[in-house]
Amino acid sequence: MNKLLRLFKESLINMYAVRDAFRVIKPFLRRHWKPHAGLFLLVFLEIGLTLATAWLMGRMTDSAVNRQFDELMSMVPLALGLTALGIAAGYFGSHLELWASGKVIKDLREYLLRHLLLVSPEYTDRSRPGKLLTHFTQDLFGVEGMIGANLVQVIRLPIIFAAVLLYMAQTHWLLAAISVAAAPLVALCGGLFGLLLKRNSRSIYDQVEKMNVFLSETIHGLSVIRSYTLEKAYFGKYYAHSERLYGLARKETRLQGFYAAFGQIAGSGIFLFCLCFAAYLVSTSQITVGSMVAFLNLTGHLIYPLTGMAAIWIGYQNSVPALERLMEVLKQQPQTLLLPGYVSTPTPTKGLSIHFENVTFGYGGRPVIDRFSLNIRSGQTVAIVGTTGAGKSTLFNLLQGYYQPQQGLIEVDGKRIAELAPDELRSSMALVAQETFLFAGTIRDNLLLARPGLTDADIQAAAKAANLHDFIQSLPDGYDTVVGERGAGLSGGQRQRVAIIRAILKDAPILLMDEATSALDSETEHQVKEALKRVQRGRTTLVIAHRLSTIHHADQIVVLEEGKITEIGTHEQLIRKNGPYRKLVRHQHFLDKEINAAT
Ligand SMILES: Nc1ncnc2c1ncn2[C@@H]1O[C@H](COP(=O)(O)OP(=O)(O)OP(=O)(O)O)[C@@H](O)[C@H]1O
Repeated sequence: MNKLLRLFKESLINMYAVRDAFRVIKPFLRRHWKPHAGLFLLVFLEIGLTLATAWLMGRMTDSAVNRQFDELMSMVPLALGLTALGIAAGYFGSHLELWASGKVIKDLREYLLRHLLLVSPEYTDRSRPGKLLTHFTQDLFGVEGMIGANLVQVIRLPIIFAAVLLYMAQTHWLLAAISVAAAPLVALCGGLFGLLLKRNSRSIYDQVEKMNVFLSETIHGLSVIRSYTLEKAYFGKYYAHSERLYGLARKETRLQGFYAAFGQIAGSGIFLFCLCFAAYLVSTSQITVGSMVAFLNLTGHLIYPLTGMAAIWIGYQNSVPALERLMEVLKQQPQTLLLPGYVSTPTPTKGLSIHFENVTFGYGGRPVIDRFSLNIRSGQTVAIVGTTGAGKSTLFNLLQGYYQPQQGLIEVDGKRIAELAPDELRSSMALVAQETFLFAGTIRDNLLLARPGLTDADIQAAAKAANLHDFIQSLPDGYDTVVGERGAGLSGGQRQRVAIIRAILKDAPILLMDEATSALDSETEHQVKEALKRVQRGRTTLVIAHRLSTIHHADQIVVLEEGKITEIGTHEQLIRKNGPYRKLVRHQHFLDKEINAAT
């Protein structure tokens, strides 16, 4: 009893889940109402064809039984016409179905990527790439069970059921009543199978996500796997995942098989019962043979709407988990409504001032930046130093508006960044990040991304400005050298050089360099640093550096410890104090001396 109550409760919750899922796709359905309306109109044609065919079969049978061959032959053109109409309706139906569901899925797919591009990095940083990919490769297609022909079926099947029942009741009401006696049982079983399938399909979606996450990590971590000889272990893990997915898929097939068998047993049982009863009615001359044929022909049309409705319910139960997973992304608040695009800055070489005031921030409540205040005048170069995890890169994240401080404010050129559009804010900054990311394509393709309208001459000028033109020319195909996904095929230092040229090409008034030269050898680093000094002229520059010898020239050096400023001043001022900066310099100096002594 308790189990039944639980199932009943679950089915109620499921109805709410289906309703919520529909809310998500409603705007897309509305946009593509035409193919859905077309499918709906075809429903009436199909009902007409079903009844007309049954009627015609009855008439033709009676003509044959009564040896009225002329009448029989006169009905052949009508039979051919109905068949042709049925074929045409089938053709247009599948065309409309593809149009309806294809368009909705296409729009949903585009909307999903658009949304992902607009949501806060807080969400995308938290989500693993494999999980986000699964939304596009698996979840989107799960929605198909709720749109197109499946959606129209919800209206179509009850109408067919009612129309066929009315027609049959006209012939013999008792026979019609017997035919539908099993309806509640078929519907109830369909509902229960739907629940079981929903549970299973949720597990399938989760399992596919786990496998995609695992695969994405395995492919990106291949070098670690190889060097730590983890191949066997990783294969074992994937094998276990794959086995589990296979088990779930088998369970789904089994459940669907059970339900299909149940539908067939119910259908055949009803058919057989009706056949016997109708034969009795014919033998007692209560109905004609033709009426019996028409009646039996329609029995199938009475059963399949019932099993069909249950199958649709089951299909919905498969789609609901997919939509719930998509909703998890779609419910994330976008940072802006319009897709950001590049906004040119009128005077890129005139740096903009930056002001942090009492900024406090933590990821998920864990404090990282603590009442941070700093004033950077236009054109100044400020270096931020400090131990690993002190919060240096987080300051860059906050300045670019990826995360919002929990307290305090940040201003760029006197304007609060929270009030600036993301494209306006980010177009004013060029970043060389700690981890260099290059897209698959040529080096030129990667450089052209810096801003629209760049020419080959601009690219070469920027490379020369960074003392890196010769390096690019030395690559096998120069600027046309192809790099793989995530910059594969180039060394870490080579990738970093391309990233530096890309940042210069952006020609922004603020330069953000997070360990921008850390992967370069010391000679190249020196050359690039000298070149960057020229590029920095007039621009506001924030540099994060571990190698302190590279930041002596900074107008201000900020020492950060656990998100707090512990010291601030020029290199000369700080070195005179016996504070953390001097300690860091001494430590590095000591290391340099050790290296010199050893070499
Ligand atoms: N996206 C994130 N989500 C949660 N915590 C994060 C995230 N990014 C950084 N952190 C945490 O915030 C703290 C500061 O990180 P941050 O990258 O700002 O340090 P950092 O000073 O730049 O370090 P490093 O010199 O090693 O680059 C660290 O403890 C880190 O684990």
